Amino acid sequence: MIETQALTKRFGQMDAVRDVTFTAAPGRVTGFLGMNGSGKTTTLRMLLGLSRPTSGRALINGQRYRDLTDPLRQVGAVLEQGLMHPGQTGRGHLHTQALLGGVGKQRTEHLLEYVGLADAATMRTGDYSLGMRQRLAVATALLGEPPVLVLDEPANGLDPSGMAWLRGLLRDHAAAGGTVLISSHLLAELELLIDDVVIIAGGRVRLAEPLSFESHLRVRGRDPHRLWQAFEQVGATVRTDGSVLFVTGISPEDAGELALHVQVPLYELTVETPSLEKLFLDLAAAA
Ligand SMILES: Nc1ncnc2c1ncn2[C@@H]1O[C@H](COP(=O)(O)OP(=O)(O)OP(=O)(O)O)[C@@H](O)[C@H]1O
Repeated sequence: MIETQALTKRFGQMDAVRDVTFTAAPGRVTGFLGMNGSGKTTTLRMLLGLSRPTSGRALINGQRYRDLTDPLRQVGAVLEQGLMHPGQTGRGHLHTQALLGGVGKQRTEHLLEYVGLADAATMRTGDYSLGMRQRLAVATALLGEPPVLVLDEPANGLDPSGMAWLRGLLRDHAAAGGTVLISSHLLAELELLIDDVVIIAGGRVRLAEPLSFESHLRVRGRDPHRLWQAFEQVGATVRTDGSVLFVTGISPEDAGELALHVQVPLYELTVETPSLEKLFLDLAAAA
């Protein structure tokens, strides 16, 4: 479980993060979205004890990172690149990290296999592709079998099969009761993965809720008012934007029949399903 409570970070005169409150719950994958410079990394760094909040709290399993006993076994993180020594092999890197975290060597062999790096275990990480470095970073995060995973742009550099692999891994982690908080700009990818979404813009949370893309009908006809009445009479919900009606709670077939019944010619009747990209652009870009 991850919780932030009125988390604020001030740099000089600027609040990079302000009053940020959200929860990432066990058993769910939570997407953490924002434009460049919106405060994502600053928030994640405070969560992981790499930076001190100016005020507010960031908690992992009910505790601040620095109060966690055995943090490696409670939270695994994929943050910025470059934390590996380029001269060390992939296996060497994992062994070192395992040693530092008090994790047995046999787990590193299992993890190299699990993240698809077994064949590249003896290569120097400096010769790894970006995608391979991401896989090694994921393996490192999983060393202590932590229930909580925090990932900042983990899909960078992964090819489509790598993305599918990561998606499966994170879904499995959540299905087993783990907590996943992931930030990414790859919205179409994220849409396939996340259960909950937190959108941050200008350092403030603009939306924190389960992701649900309820479809609606987009309807245009000769007499919008008459159509509106007809739809509402059968219990549908209607929003309007000029002459266009957005209708939920009724099928396109029933909407067409109803329009015929009240003798209003239709010019347009389409099913629209909102996307994460649209939600994001509406909220994050407008802020
Ligand atoms: N150490 C720092 N000193 C001063 N300002 C900082 C510092 N770290 C971040 N900032 C500023 O805080 C704001 C938020 O930055 P942050 O890195 O958290 O954004 P982000 O959402 O992670 O962006 P990106 O998607 O580009 O990684 C930016 O305006 C950034 O310039």
